[in-house]
Amino acid sequence: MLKVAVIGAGSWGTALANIAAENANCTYLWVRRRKLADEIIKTHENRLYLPGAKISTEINISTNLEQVVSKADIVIMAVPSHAVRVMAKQLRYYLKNDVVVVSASKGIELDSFKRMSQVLAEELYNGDNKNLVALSGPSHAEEVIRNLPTAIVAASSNQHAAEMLQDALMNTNFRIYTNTDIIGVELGGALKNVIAICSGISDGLGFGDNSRAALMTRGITEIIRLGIALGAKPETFSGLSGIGDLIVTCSSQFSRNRKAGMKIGQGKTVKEITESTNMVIEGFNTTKATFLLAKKYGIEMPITEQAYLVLFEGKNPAAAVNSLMNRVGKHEHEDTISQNFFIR
Ligand SMILES: NC(=O)C1=CN([C@@H]2O[C@H](COP(=O)(O)OP(=O)(O)OC[C@H]3O[C@@H](n4cnc5c(N)ncnc54)[C@H](O)[C@@H]3O)[C@@H](O)[C@H]2O)C=CC1
Ligand SMILES: O=C(CO)COP(=O)(O)O
Repeated sequence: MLKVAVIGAGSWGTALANIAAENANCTYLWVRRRKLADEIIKTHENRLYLPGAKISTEINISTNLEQVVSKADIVIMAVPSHAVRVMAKQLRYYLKNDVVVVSASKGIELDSFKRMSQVLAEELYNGDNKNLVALSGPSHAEEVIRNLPTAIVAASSNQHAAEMLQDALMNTNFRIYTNTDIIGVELGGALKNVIAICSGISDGLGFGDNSRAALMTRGITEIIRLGIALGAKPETFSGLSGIGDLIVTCSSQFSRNRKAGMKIGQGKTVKEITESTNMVIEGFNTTKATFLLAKKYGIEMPITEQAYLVLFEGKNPAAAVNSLMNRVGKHEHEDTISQNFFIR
């Protein structure tokens, strides 16, 4: 029996721990706050993050990091991306040698612009990523906890590590594909949150399905552009962690990024929204990091740029839409066309 340790008892960590336990792994869930841990132990429910869903009684709930992580075969990091480095520093002393460490967080580190597996590699393995896996794809915890059919992707440069996670978590309602393009899978999962905020802004402004579809389609185009510059394979973005996650996050009733965008469209600020929720809205930091990354690499990302101006420079959302719609006309496949010397 494998020991699976999940770090972070927010919505995603709780849902993943539930799957691990239901798949008969010896499962531990690390909870940051004693009060929440006691409540979950008593009620078998995480009322703060997944109210109304009973979780497996087989999950060992603990606030003791050493107890949770030591001797674990698989450690799943499910804290917000801004907490990944700090948590990795704390748990590295307890890891056994051949442990597989999984990043389930979707974000880019501010300042360093690093993906989560890069942060983990630095903190745990002196930069080596051979025991690291990124888990990503269209998977709202609220549906996973109800065992609604879901398909996601486990990416690693080490196929054996990705398959170990696949074997541990896959079941009839939770299908896991493997992929070796960890760069593309992580970027797809992080960058779709920027477009999901824009999709929410569009809804908040009272726009329709056409606008959302346009944002999703042109959004994936700019994600691919940056992804290629950072070493990702273009085909990864047509997969679960690319277009798949983009579709779900831009249209789901559960997406916190989309809901935050709706509030921005209705006139609320990033500060007001962040202060009004206990849940993480990864897309805020990711918008800032992506805007700066695009500038650094000279990549054209007009939607991300307008999102940045609205979120952090006080630009009016309607004016941002005007800026996007009134740009000079272009060929839809301008990037490919210019590579083939067919520029008009
Ligand atoms: N909720 C979902 O459906 C999915 C979430 N994710 C990703 O998983 C990650 C975690 O998200 P959620 O579980 O949804 O977040 P959440 O907002 O539901 O919960 C966050 C959890 O992290 C803990 N936490 C917050 N700050 C911390 C810190 N400084 N140190 C240690 N722990 C801290 C909180 O106590 C809480 O347990 C995010 O990167 C998110 O993008 C990925 C796929 C699905
Ligand atoms: O990544 C997710 C679903 O795949 C969760 O998205 P939100 O953080 O917007 O809820």
